[in-house]
Amino acid sequence: MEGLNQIPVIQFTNVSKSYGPMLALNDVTLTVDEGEFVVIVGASGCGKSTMLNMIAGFDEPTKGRIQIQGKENTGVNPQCGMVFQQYALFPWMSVEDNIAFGLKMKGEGRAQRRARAQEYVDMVGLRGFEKSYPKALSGGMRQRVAIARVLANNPGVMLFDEPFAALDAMTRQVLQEQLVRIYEQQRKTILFITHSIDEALLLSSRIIVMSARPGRIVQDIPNDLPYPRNADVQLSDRFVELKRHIWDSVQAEVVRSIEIAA
Ligand SMILES: Nc1ncnc2c1ncn2[C@@H]1O[C@H](COP(=O)(O)OP(=O)(O)OP(=O)(O)O)[C@@H](O)[C@H]1O
Repeated sequence: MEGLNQIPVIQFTNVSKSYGPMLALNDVTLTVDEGEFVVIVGASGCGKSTMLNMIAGFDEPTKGRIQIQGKENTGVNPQCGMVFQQYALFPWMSVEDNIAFGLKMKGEGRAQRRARAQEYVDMVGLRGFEKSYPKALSGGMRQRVAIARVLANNPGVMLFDEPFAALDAMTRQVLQEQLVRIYEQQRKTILFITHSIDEALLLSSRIIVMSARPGRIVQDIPNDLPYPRNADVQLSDRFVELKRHIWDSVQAEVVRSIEIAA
């Protein structure tokens, strides 16, 4: 199989982004290949969400080029599925209908949609809640619905913007392990933002460290912790070694970002 798909799934070439006079992102060049799980870490305001928004086609670069599967966006890209920090579910739809929404938009039949929704309900551990509405679910369960909805659409790229940040520590760990399982099974191409180095190391196959604003890439680190992974990996020597290395460069940038803001 190797070598068949030579086109990167995501290609940033000298991308800069300004908002008025403020330079948010500075000359970012990045290649993400199929099946990579890339986690982006960096100080607040360094342009991480801006990168995801431009990949999804919600926004566009001021300079440079972004190509998704070899093509520049001409609007919101249907090949990208996004999971946000706040569970963006339709409150008037059941779990099942939320998950199947994208399939309905694609014109899939009712029976097929239900079967597909059930498959992903099971995958994220929500069996028995198919007919529930979002308001009856906990934050962690809502976020599982959001993940299942994106998975059901089978996008070429999954984008996660701090999806577990609002959850308690235990729920967060359960969802992290679930996402690792899903990645191990499906090897989707994933870009994931977090402020947690532990989360980055637990999930990723590669970690990008961004500088303080204007954001640029300061480190691009392959994460060689072996899959299958679970939370126990955090006890390994290699985990501690990688964490120290990443923390050193993140910390320097966090200090710089506080100085910039002062
Ligand atoms: N639509 C916008 N209009 C003006 N400025 C914006 C806009 N979106 C982002 N910015 C600014 O661009 C910079 C980068 O924002 P972005 O949200 O991408 O950072 P981030 O790294 O995701 O931050 P955080 O970790 O705090 O979520 C920030 O200074 C932010 O205020």
